[in-house]
Amino acid sequence: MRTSWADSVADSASENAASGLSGPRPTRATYIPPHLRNRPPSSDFLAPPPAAPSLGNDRVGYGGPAGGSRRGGGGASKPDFGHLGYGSGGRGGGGGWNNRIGGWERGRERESRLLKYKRIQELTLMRMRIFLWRRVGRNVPPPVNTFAEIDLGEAVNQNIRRCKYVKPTPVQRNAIPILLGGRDLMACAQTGSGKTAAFCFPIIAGIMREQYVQRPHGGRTVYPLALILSPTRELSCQIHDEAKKFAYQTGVKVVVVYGGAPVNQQLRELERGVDILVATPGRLVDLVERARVSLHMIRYLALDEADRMLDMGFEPQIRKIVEQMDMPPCGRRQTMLFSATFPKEIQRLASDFLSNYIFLAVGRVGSSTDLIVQRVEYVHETDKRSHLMDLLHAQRETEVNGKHSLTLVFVETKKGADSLEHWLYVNGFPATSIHGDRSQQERETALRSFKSGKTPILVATDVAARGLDIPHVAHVVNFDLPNDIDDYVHRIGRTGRAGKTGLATAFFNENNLSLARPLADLMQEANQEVPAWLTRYASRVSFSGGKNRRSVGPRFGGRDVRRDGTYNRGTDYYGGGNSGSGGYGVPAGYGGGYNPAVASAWD
Ligand SMILES: Nc1ncnc2c1ncn2[C@@H]1O[C@H](COP(=O)(O)OP(=O)(O)OP(=O)(O)O)[C@@H](O)[C@H]1O
Repeated sequence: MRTSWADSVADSASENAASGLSGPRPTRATYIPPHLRNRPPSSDFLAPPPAAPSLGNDRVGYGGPAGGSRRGGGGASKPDFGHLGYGSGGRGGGGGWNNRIGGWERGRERESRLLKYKRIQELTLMRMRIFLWRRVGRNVPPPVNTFAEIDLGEAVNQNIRRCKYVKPTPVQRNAIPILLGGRDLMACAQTGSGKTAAFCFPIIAGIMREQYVQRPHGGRTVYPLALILSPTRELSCQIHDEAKKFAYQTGVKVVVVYGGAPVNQQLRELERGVDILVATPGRLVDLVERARVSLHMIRYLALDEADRMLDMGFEPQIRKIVEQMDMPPCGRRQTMLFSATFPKEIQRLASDFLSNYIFLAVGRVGSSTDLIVQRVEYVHETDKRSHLMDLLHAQRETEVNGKHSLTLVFVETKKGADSLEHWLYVNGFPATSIHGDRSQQERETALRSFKSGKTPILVATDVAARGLDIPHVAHVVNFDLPNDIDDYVHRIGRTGRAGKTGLATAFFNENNLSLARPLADLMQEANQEVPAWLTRYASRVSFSGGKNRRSVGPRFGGRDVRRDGTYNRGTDYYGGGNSGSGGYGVPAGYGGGYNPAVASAWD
């Protein structure tokens, strides 16, 4: 049986009433105490603190969500645009509502102040049609507002028009001038925000300018001028397709090589000439070792989803490619790293690969776009299938003209993917699956079938979490939540792309405790409604010392590790500091806990 957050609030409220504890454990009981009956879920969630003080108890009592509002702690006396505590009950509220005689009057005042601040915050949100960015480095080339302001060459400009890109996205506005200025760049921007074009345009424009460069002739070795590394075959193919579109009629040749596919066909492609090579690390190492590819002439090196490559254990191969083969050293090539998430490890790798680089963070590092409506529901392990079925049935009812919208369902294991695909199929939902045990051909067929809508449900493991740009994915379901919040960010990022909205539903249960805190934080940052029970799990987990490995660190504030005392090779390069808050008085890098105006970025 599934338990919606409204049920859970009711359940735990009744538990609290009985036990006096604020333990968040949702149960299967359906009993709803009288004071919560006939209340719409949203009013439960945003309910003001209890009407009467309970002396000597500094927890928020039953009758209101134990975590106060999702702003954490009923007693917050000022708007907190940053990180709001997940103190249990009202502890975080500096005295709370009910720990002193006379608190009731003050409570009412605070309540009205809170409401006022909430309104101000909503207004601010509406007005702040700006995108926060943060650029760190010296002599940072200024951003542009239109493609016309950038010298990409007429052929590329025409391709931009063919793609119907009217305006550059925020990451493109910032990254393209930086890259055209010849600077190394580490760029972090939300999923679906156009990072591929942000690194492809300058590379193509640069190669067009350098086509006169003499490359060695003869022999079977090819000498690409640019290398784009990506973690998965599918993503490499997608980057290749995009880059080819952007390079159409420019004379710049783009080739892709990846494992799991016959090498001969790829070699034939290479022999026809290559300027930009898109590759997965393993296949590239193989080709360099066979002397079929030389990296000696590389002028541009881009690492897309670099953090994922580290997660997948590619670091030795990447270091081999970048540091131990014949690639020009750091400083004699232009290097760029792009991702939506940048854990510390990758920032440290960056400092080995990049020279005098600019750190660009558009929005909050590791944040999700608020174009995605995120829902999290408490679902017991054994109820997941029937709950998924309910979601799919509900979705079918909303579909217009029998046109299926696409649903991507993430599971943790390959076996789980096969079995769920089969179960869905048997139950009348055309589904296919993609995971690491399927052959490359099967993976490609599955993706095609999903994209075309022939099988509008794709069950996937994390191989489909990164970078894939599939139009019309309306719903991402985290049937099994990942252990890492960054993986969650990338998974839900398969919807809500290119300025469109999307929906992401996650099934949460006791197996996902370590994700409670970062998930609640992330949802809050993205202006999502955080279920009260999740907030309570989050506070319980943080009190007990549990934390997701990325729940702290660069996400908050998007810190550039070069600022750490222990790691200051680049300290000299600072100068810009926090360059942009957009003039609304919100500190850059803090983003105010929300990320407004994604839509505005695309108008
Ligand atoms: N300037 C633009 N105007 C309109 N659409 C754009 C623009 N730039 C890119 N897009 C479109 O936005 C979508 C997302 O782009 P892209 O795949 O590069 O995102 P991303 O930031 O790399 O996402 P992820 O982090 O998931 O890899 C693509 O369909 C792309 O064609």
